[in-house]
Amino acid sequence: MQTLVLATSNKGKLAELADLLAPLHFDVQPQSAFAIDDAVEDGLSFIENAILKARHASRSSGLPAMADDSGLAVDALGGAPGIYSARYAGEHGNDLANLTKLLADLTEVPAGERQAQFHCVLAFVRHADDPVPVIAHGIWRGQIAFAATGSHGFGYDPVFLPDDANGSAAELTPAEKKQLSHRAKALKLLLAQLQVTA
Ligand SMILES: O=P(O)(O)OP(=O)(O)OP(=O)(O)OC[C@H]1O[C@@H](n2cnc3c(O)ncnc32)[C@H](O)[C@@H]1O
Ligand SMILES: [Mg+2]
Repeated sequence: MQTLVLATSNKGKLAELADLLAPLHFDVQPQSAFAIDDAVEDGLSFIENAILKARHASRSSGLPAMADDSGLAVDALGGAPGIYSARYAGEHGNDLANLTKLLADLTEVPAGERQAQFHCVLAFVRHADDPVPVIAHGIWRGQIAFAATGSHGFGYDPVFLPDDANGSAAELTPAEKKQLSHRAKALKLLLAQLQVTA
């Protein structure tokens, strides 16, 4: 069975990706299993960051790796926080601070002008110097709420109201989120390119 390293330190992403990959014939290992530290995410796009995270994990482990670079683009903020979603409020990975800042920044923006999209770019490399990383991009469209609701998911889920669901993404069960999310869409497209089927 082929080992696949998941090049992420985000527990929410790890849980979702491991669940999405569960029906497939991979031995899925988080990068923490190899004591891999975080890559420096200094790319200017989700694509660049996903590739550099995947290469970093593959180089450290000697194994094929898949990375997820994702974030929330809010129309009224010109696409921010975008690639800076994880550190929007300053401290990396402080989900509550990030979504609190987002709500505060949008206080004056009326309903109907609060459109946003979650983006997820997945990058798969067969080895660290793979000259042809496999890339897939998924988008999930919705609106930013006026207040946080729900306790499932992670990150900005409590303030994201998907256009194709009732309530916030954090009010969806994990099973419901994986039918709709940017991550699920990206993984489906990635697996199609790799010609992997369940
Ligand atoms: O880089 P890794 O180690 O994968 O972990 P990270 O949390 O730093 O991940 P990113 O750099 O890709 O930043 C993604 C940000 O977007 C948020 N995000 C991504 N997908 C999300 C989802 O499905 N629901 C809610 N928030 C999400 C997430 O909480 C982060 O703040
Ligand atoms: Mg990151």
